[in-house]
Amino acid sequence: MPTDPALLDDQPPFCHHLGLRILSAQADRVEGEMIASAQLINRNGTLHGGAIMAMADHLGGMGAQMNIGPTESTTTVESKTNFFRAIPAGDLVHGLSVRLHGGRQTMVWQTTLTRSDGKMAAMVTQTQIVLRDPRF
Ligand SMILES: CC(C)(COP(=O)(O)OP(=O)(O)OC[C@H]1O[C@@H](n2cnc3c(N)ncnc32)[C@H](O)[C@@H]1OP(=O)(O)O)[C@@H](O)C(=O)NCCC(=O)NCCSC(=O)Cc1ccccc1
Repeated sequence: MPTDPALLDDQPPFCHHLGLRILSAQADRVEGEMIASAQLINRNGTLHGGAIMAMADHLGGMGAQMNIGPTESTTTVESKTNFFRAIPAGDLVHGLSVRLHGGRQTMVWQTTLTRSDGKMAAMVTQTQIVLRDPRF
């Protein structure tokens, strides 16, 4: 099913700050891409681990959002990252987040981040909780 173009553009400020572009979003998978731009680079000259985790968190969180009602909210309560290989400055990073568990109260999303040479750079597994009485 094609993704609503408005959904792809309607992203929070942090997503724009990262330069993360959403490519598709379904109830069981979300895909995006991000350039390892100059402001996201660590002292080793590679993509900062925090930026890698942020990209994955946004994709997984967006996936969780696709599975809740209009009066509900969701937030990340647990996150695990493996960094398999560094992402060089300027590289285009692809992210694919898939739903491993879609419960009513908790969801688990796993995001694979791949470099432009096709090699897996990181994997992030997160638990998202559904807030039925969101205060913010
Ligand atoms: C080097 C190692 C840690 C261990 O490698 P192993 O598991 O033993 O596996 P293997 O030996 O198979 O090599 C795999 C690949 O690594 C390459 N390589 C190997 N040795 C070296 C070397 N000495 N130097 C450079 N590269 C080396 C090797 O050529 C191969 O690539 P290839 O297949 O040829 O293309 C690797 O997993 C790695 O670089 N991970 C990414 C770490 C990363 O970018 N972290 C995020 C940034 S941290 C941050 O910003 C802080 C922060 C974090 C979080 C939050 C806030 C702040």
